[in-house]
Amino acid sequence: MTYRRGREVTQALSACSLTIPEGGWASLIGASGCGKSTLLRILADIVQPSGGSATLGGMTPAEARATRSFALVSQQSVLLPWRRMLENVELGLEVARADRAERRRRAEEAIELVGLRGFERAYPHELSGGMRQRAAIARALTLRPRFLLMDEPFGALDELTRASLNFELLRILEETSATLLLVTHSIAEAIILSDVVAVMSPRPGRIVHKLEIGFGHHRTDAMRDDPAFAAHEAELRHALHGDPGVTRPAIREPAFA
Ligand SMILES: Nc1ncnc2c1ncn2[C@@H]1O[C@H](COP(=O)(O)OP(=O)(O)OP(=O)(O)O)[C@@H](O)[C@H]1O
Repeated sequence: MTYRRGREVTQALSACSLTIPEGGWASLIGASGCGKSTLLRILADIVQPSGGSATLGGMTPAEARATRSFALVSQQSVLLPWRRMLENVELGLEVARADRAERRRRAEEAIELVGLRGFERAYPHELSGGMRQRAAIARALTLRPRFLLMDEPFGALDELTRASLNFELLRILEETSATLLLVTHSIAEAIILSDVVAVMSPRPGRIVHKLEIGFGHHRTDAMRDDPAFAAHEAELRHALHGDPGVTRPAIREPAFA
């Protein structure tokens, strides 16, 4: 992926190869500017790659967009300040021209899933940051996406809220069977929310390391105390710092597989 602006040329991505099985969860981590968001933007059909290809379930990003197969949630997901939470969650379906009853039914279902029942009539300024992010996730879920693309969705939240939303997202992923590609700056978050973590390096952006996370899909907060978790953290930290020859340390089978 090369961005061109006048004479200015930035090679944002070069060797990036990653396959996520359907229903699988993957994260991208890496220093600022290594092209994580660019990769997500290619999949979301926001920018066109200068070379190579990206597919979602065999579809090009444009086809995936036309069939509303993916939803994108970012750190600054915008809720319209003049609309109540429920009306904000209905927005995606409104744009998709779903009828009123269907809109309401799916929005209520998604609100239940993210644990925001009781706040339907609140305006965004009356919700906490974590609640606004949950509303943005609910809005994405109303479209029942096969693919969930998330760019630092919890980046602006405090540690505790973030941790609880991580596990809520896991529950939602299990219930919806969506495939997840997440961009995050948090190593712990990447481990909690992934089957595979891809470490990227900048100039030009490329995937330099892939780590399979050996925990199964039924995860609880106790996974943080498993020695395998610390081993994964150490391996990813080394890969991020560009240590040559990062190898997987000897770890015992995770207790949560
Ligand atoms: N629209 C654009 N036009 C020109 N260059 C761009 C554009 N968007 C991104 N870039 C450049 O591409 C490179 C990758 O940017 P990108 O935003 O994908 O990185 P990132 O890993 O997501 O960074 P961060 O972690 O800071 O969000 C950077 O050098 C950036 O300056």
